[in-house]
Amino acid sequence: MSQILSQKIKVALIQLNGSSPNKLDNLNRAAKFIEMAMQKQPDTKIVVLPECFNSPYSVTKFREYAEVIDNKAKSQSIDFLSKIALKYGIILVGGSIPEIDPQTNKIYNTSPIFNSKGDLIDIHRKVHLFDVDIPNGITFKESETLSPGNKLTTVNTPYGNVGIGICYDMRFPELTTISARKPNNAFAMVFPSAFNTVTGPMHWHLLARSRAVDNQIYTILCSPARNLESSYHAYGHSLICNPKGEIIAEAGEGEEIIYAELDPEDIANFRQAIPLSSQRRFDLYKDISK
Ligand SMILES: O=C(O)CCC(=O)C(=O)O
Repeated sequence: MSQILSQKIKVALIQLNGSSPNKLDNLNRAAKFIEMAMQKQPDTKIVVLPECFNSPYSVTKFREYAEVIDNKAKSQSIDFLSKIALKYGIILVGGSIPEIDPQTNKIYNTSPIFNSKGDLIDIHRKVHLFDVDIPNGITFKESETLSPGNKLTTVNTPYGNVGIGICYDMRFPELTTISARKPNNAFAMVFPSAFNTVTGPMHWHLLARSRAVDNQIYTILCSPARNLESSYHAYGHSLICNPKGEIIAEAGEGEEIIYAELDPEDIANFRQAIPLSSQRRFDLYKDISK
């Protein structure tokens, strides 16, 4: 059986309280926590930050914090993250940051991904915007200021391929399935996220476990820490779920670093025991996009 994950690897999730109005403070805090993570477990290969880790998570703030993402003339946050990835020789999924496209003036919620040399290898612009209205719960409308991305993202790493989505993207199973199946063959789906205290208790664990079990891959969800002084109360509970649907590491609500080892044997064994991929009936699913 060909292995979609080439070796055991350790990942670290940084559950950061990054919603201060001061961007530089947020970046410095991320750097401090990544340093702590790497000092504690230096064999870590992939590090993940939360959604909107360098800015408040607020539709009225995205434009103010937005940066042009250009690999040559690096923006403040891109330059910062690139140096961290290089310093520790890690794959860094740099959470997400508000991005502005200077050509169109559109704003995106964008995850930048770096290789161990500090190169920006891809960006994922959140494809499904978080527009919800839950009575007595939460009303949020990212589309008031954000535009949706128009591509799905799977990145190559030396260990295999990794799919990237941002938060609400995890509610759309097709996005993960496209990363997990041929030709992408991702071994994990990483979601920088920021669920809240209404939808977190309802669906956070369920969605992580569902996407993992549907596709027999790891799912990796990294949230900000809960900060009751900010306008948006993040759920916390960053977690890593294995291909069997078991949560193998989970944070609480405060600032915390969690780690887990991803094991190719876990993927192979579970796929052998329950061989979903050869049992699928694509002859019957043809009309799904209608
Ligand atoms: O899907 C949810 O319940 C939360 C999504 C969210 O907070 C986001 O997309 O930022």
